[in-house]
Amino acid sequence: MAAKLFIVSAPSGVGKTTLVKELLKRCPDLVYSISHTTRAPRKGEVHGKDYFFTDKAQFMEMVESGQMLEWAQVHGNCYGTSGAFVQEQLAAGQSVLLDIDVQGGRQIMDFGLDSVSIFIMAPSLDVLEQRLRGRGTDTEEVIRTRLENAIGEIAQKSFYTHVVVNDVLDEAVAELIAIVKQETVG
Ligand SMILES: Nc1nc2c(ncn2[C@@H]2O[C@H](COP(=O)(O)OP(=O)(O)O)[C@@H](O)[C@H]2O)c(=O)[nH]1
Ligand SMILES: Nc1ncnc2c1ncn2[C@@H]1O[C@H](COP(=O)(O)OP(=O)(O)O)[C@@H](O)[C@H]1O
Repeated sequence: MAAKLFIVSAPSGVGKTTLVKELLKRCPDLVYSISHTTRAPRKGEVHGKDYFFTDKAQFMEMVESGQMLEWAQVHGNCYGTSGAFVQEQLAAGQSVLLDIDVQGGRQIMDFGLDSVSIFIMAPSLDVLEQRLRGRGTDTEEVIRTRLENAIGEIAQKSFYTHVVVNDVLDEAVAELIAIVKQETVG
């Protein structure tokens, strides 16, 4: 098995968190990179499991001391990936999965770091809106911002190696598993 760096990006609300959780259950060889964020935890989110929740000063300290492999501002909050974690895992022969936004994904592609990138889409913007509302975690204003951002993110899908449409959940999971298997063979 070849160790690979997988980048998974999607507009907010597409179902990426749901899909990634399922993928990790079904591919135990894949290690999830826990990001740092200045966003407040949502109900049920656990520090050190879903994210490392930090304040802005701590986050910027990590950026300025070169600890972030990539970072970006998304929907008004900062998110970043620990470079040491990713490098250590890859050096140990372990494939790593990054759940990061398009700006972060493109930073990694621009470094020329070897990676397999997967962009996940909803079947339509209407379905995306329904999913954002159905999740019940965001205010109307946040939902609007996320939908506006989605249009700019979808416009960048061609930079990604694979595009998966999350229509029927089980089919999208199966497609993701097939990509991981195909990319890690050899
Ligand atoms: N660039 C970057 N984006 C991240 C990172 N961690 C999470 N994100 C992205 O930030 C966005 C917002 O994530 P989140 O607040 O959990 O809400 P979600 O949109 O409902 O998944 C998503 O597109 C995530 O993929 C990171 O370390 N770096
Ligand atoms: N294939 C699907 N069909 C219907 N609903 C879905 C599907 N995938 C995810 N969802 C639902 O859509 C909402 C957003 O999913 P979530 O995983 O939080 O998205 P993201 O991480 O992309 O923001 C959740 O309520 C989730 O249960």
